[in-house]
Amino acid sequence: MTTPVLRARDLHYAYPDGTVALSGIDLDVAAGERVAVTGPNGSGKSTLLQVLGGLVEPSGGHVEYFGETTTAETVRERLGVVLQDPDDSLFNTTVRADIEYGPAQLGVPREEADRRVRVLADALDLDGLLDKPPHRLSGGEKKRAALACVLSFEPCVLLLDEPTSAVDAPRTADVLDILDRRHRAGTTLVTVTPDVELIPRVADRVVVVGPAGELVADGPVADVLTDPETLATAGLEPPATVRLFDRLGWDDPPVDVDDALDRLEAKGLARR
Ligand SMILES: Nc1ncnc2c1ncn2[C@@H]1O[C@H](COP(=O)(O)OP(=O)(O)OP(=O)(O)O)[C@@H](O)[C@H]1O
Repeated sequence: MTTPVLRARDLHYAYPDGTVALSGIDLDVAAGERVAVTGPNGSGKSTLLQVLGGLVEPSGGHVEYFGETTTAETVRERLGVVLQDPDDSLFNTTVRADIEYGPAQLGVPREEADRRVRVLADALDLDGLLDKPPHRLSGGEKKRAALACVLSFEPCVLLLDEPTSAVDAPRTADVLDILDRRHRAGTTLVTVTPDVELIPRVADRVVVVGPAGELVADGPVADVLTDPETLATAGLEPPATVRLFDRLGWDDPPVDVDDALDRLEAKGLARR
């Protein structure tokens, strides 16, 4: 691997009340990778994302950014963090002001900032919401607005905590489309999700965190999601397509519907 954009070593974190959230996590993320972080509720995924994003100081271990520094503040404009709770990212009087905030902090010219707001509003269906106060938005609207706030300053690494939770199906497709576009343009994506069905859509590699915040697996999506024993260690089940093929006694289970259709076509059982 060339110099990783993120290099985490032996991360530990315990909350002040003593709850252990991370137990010795090592993680390297290369430029341009798409990595998912999954695990059961309470396994420390959000805590890990906040530590990777430099928002929470680990109790032990460290994170190195771009092979340059262990201080996230110095690389803040290259590192975008979308938190699980959108209220943590929306603090201006209007949605437009929130989306413009990052570019303004970085000295992006007014015209370019306006263009970014227009493009993001169009892509994330925020057009009718730009002049609203963020606290008046619905949950799914807030989620899309919070994503736009981070995308607007165009960081080259995006850390995303459940970016599609509370977002309806058509707008989830919009969110995934814009993340695909950013990835094709070279952006590194690290996406936290407890939803194994989403993983093949957002990542090529998946890191599984166990109930005690320990690393259970780290590998290609197609390998990890078809390994029921490893997933069970973390209290997770494989995606539905894998379970279906398993029930049918068929080898080489697919991790998503497109993959499943390919296999069924190959067996002469489906036509597209
Ligand atoms: N402020 C806090 N004080 C004490 N314990 C906390 C705090 N925030 C989180 N925790 C605990 O730390 C553990 C890890 O929480 P975290 O939110 O990182 O899990 P998660 O894997 O992201 O969960 P989910 O899938 O439900 O979002 C949990 O046991 C949680 O109860």
